[in-house]
Amino acid sequence: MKDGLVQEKLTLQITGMTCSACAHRIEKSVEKMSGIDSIFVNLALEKAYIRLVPEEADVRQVLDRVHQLGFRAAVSEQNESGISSSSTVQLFRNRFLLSALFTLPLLWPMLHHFTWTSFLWVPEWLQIPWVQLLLAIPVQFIWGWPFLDGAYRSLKNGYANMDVLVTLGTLSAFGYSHYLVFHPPAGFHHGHSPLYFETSAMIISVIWLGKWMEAKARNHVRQSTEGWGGLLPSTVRRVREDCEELLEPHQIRKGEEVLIRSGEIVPVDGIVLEGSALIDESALTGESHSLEKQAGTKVSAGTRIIQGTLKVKVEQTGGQTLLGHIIRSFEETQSAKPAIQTKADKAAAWFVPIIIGLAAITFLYWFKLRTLGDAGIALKAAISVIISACPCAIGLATPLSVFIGSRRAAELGISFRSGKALEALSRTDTILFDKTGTVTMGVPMVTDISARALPTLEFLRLIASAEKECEHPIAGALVREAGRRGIVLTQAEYWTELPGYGVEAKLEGKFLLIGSKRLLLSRNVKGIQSGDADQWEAQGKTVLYVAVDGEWAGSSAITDSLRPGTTAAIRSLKKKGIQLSLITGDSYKAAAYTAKLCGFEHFQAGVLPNEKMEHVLQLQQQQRKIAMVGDGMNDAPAMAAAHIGISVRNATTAAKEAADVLLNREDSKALVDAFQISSMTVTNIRQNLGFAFVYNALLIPSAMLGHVEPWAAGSAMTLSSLTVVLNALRLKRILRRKLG
Ligand SMILES: Nc1ncnc2c1ncn2[C@@H]1O[C@H](COP(=O)(O)OP(=O)(O)OP(=O)(O)O)[C@@H](O)[C@H]1O
Ligand SMILES: [Cu+]
Repeated sequence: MKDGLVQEKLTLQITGMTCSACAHRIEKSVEKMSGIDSIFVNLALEKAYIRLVPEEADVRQVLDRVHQLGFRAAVSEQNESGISSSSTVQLFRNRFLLSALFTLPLLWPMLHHFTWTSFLWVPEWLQIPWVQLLLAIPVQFIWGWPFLDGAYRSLKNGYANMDVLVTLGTLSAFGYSHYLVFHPPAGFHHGHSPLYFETSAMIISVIWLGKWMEAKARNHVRQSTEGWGGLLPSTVRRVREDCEELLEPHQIRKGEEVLIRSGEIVPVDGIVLEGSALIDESALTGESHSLEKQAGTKVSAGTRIIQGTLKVKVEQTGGQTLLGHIIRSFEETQSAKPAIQTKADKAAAWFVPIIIGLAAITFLYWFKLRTLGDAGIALKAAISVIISACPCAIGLATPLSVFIGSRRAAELGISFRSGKALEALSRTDTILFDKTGTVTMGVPMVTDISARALPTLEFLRLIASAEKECEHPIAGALVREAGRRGIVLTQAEYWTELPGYGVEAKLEGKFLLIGSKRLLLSRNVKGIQSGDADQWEAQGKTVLYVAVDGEWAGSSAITDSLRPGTTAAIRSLKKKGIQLSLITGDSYKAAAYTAKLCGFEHFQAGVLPNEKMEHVLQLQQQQRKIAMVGDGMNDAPAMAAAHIGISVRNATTAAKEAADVLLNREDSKALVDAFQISSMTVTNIRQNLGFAFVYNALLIPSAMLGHVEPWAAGSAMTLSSLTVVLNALRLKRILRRKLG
């Protein structure tokens, strides 16, 4: 990591990769270039995700380097969700068709080998060794070139891959036959010597056929999950001094006012100034029920007005909107390698040398023991071993599943920040929940105010003014209550948030403290009285204590409703065997009340922000895999320390930044959905890796015993790739069915 320099992200679209080896080759080579910080090539999406230092890196050179490696590359448009042209499909199709054209005449004479086809006519000249050699050369060296080239490069870099296996297999068949053309074995007439040109040509053709099918299937996966492009309107209606003006979305600035009518899509994130409307948020959250919005509530880009008209003050535009974040984090999920893939790649690196060893044993066994000196048959068996064991589906095993899983998640209002997060969530065994704003909606209401000396309205004016700029949900409640009562707030001379305690402020010459009892006690405030506080807390309310100039001035109670679906969510997470506990900065009684209401078995109250983090670290020392769900600044350190941090809808910026998973939906079922998606995706990945390894490995014994023809081995390799793609598509269906 190069510190202190600005980094930029660059995404390339790459055409022509056949195997994870190709992806590796690009990674290895580009990584070494100057100014490149990191690169990850996603084989399934055919994209390279690069982080670079703009002053040091040259994008042209990067493109040239990829070209030199034998692939086509172009800078990819941002925000386009991985849907590419079908150029790879065409490329592979052409390679297959042309190599098949030359392979078929080589296969024709084979008709004489089988009794049931031996009556068919075979042109005599097709059996002439020279003719066969001429047919085999282009297949081996033109359409087989990508494998030869790949094998050379990979061996040069000290590792062996699929290309090495294919090259070894085909070149040995070709080379041996070539030798026989010039040194026909005694006893064979012209035209009847056993050549193996068709073996190598057939392997190459079959592999291209497979790659073609596979590329088609990959394209299908990508295209079947439609893009986000159409989600935003192409024009926006700006209002200025009662004049309406149609503009393009990028011309709109923060603070401007826009008008949105029935049936239209909200173009920006903002706050409603006038009007009321029914809004469909399903594009963001996957939920189809509609919400009522009126002045003071927030609307998000991408949602649709079913009925009504809204005048909205713009708060965020373009990539800064919630929708923009969702799309970006989806892209990011595709851009890093999950841990499970790294492990598989390491295993694959061992696989290839082992296979070559087995092939050598096979050759010796047949040559020395079975056919006593017939190199042809021994060679064929060895080639079958090599080709059938090629683990080329490994590169596809994770990226397709991650793509489908995270895409479904995004549709349901869940953003995974990385493939790692998607994978790790399913391994969680303990979840810690913050209370205020996480288990509850975070839009609390002031229910009681009891001021000691000041008039109630004046008391409220002071505390709401002090809290005016604070992001804490409690602050919001006070400000809303003041607004409701028509109080005009003043600007504090100075204010600061004391996370976990409250707020201190200087206002109109007075020094104010607002927060927990603990805050007032720690500042030696005089004359604190409980008053109605005990009774309020027993009802699950949060009590605020207020001091003015070092003396207790009154208290207020605040209540918040639970997020919809919380109790059901808690129940189903418990059923999965996950330990759940509530961890809150609020008082013991308020915490006990909520814990009981939701069904938490454990809870901890009065926890300070750094204690939340310490608690997470302690649990982790017991080897627990912790997920921390939170919304506040006070949760951010704990979320960052946890195995997985999860932020909820309307969380503070700090919490969102610390999160690995973002829930953009209001209800708590989103959390259950996130778990389901994670575990189903991981299961799918495991199955894929199983197919990629085991399927081919099972063929090895048969191949060693000579039961597998080389071309059949080539198609087995393809079959395992296709199985992986189809299995990933199956994940899509399951996710749709189970999380409807
Ligand atoms: N901005 C604030 N204004 C008034 N009181 C506050 C403020 N921030 C914190 N407090 C007081 O400090 C206590 C602890 O706050 P903290 O933010 O740690 O947790 P919380 O919001 O109550 O609950 P949770 O930890 O479940 O989010 C609150 O219960 C409240 O009494
Ligand atoms: Cu392969």
